[in-house]
Amino acid sequence: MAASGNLGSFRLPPLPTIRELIKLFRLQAAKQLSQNFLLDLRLTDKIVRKAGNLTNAYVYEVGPGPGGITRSILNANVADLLVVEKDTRFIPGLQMLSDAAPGKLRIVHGDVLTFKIEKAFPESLKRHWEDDPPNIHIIGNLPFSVSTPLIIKWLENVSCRDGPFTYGRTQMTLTFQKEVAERLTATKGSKQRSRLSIMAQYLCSVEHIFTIPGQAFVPKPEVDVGVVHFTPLIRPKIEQPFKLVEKVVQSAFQFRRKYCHHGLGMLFPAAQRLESTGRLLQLADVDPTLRPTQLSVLHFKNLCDIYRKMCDKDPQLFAYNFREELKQSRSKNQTKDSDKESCGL
Ligand SMILES: C[S@@+](CC[C@H](N)C(=O)[O-])C[C@H]1O[C@@H](n2cnc3c(N)ncnc32)[C@H](O)[C@@H]1O
Repeated sequence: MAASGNLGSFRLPPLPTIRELIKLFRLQAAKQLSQNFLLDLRLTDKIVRKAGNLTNAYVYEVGPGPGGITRSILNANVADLLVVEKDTRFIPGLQMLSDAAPGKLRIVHGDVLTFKIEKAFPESLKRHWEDDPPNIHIIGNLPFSVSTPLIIKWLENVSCRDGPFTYGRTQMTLTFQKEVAERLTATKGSKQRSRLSIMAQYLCSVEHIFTIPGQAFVPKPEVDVGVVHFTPLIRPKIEQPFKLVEKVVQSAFQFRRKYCHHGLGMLFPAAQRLESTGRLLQLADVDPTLRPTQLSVLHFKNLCDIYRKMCDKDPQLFAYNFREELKQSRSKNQTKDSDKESCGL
């Protein structure tokens, strides 16, 4: 009985290859838009396989371009695939795929940075946060200039449980420049440990599943590409507002080679810096002579919790920006110098 989508199977009918499609629709990659296409269907199949079991799944593909990954997703027997593509040139090729997979592929000509996914899938797919992830997956090979700001935005959405995470703990499989993939998954003490490692790992379980060599893309980018899988955690490892965590983490990594107290000190106005940084580190039980790369997510949890208490006591503190203070003190000094010059001192 083929009524259940679990048992039914779908294969795309024979179609022109992606290479032929690129020729047919004159889809030369726009270098200025960092368009690098994956034409090898074994690789696109591998990305899709690693995203999980997509049988009957609802999938949101970002930046489908000429549709290599799109074909693999359709062949994975999904219930519904929604693609959002910014470049008009790709729409006719995607339309051809949609005709070949009736009722399965929805095409939006739009920008993933602004597209609102929260109403795109049926309400019935929603799961409680504590339940297993919903049967919705995000998959994409985007330009690197888009994938990093997008993952920061989506991590904030994870923390607020909105955007793609109104449905529950939606899983994501996305590509990044290999170095960024390494930063996202870097463990304590490793050279690649950075702001991104903490921001991703306090909210999600993050796995660098495999690396695709640059030469697999057309045209070949300068770098290799890492495929990263994210599953939001039931309970974030830091239970503070995203912006607060971001501020503490950013400050700590301000001077990545110095002891962590240097960067963390930038959370406080110069006049109280020494005393407040000492208090923060002591109450958070963090050794001031650790380097930022040696701090664990638990260290950051403690730092964020104590910093939050300090902000609650001093409502001006969170708005403090050390760069602003630096700018102001520089311009004051310049005024003093020019006053001295005009007095002939
Ligand atoms: C690196 S190419 C990859 C194309 C295809 N996914 C593949 O793997 O062959 C990135 C694609 O994302 C699209 N894109 C770039 N920025 C976008 C945005 N902000 N919103 C939607 N699509 C975008 C580009 O037009 C391009 O088709």
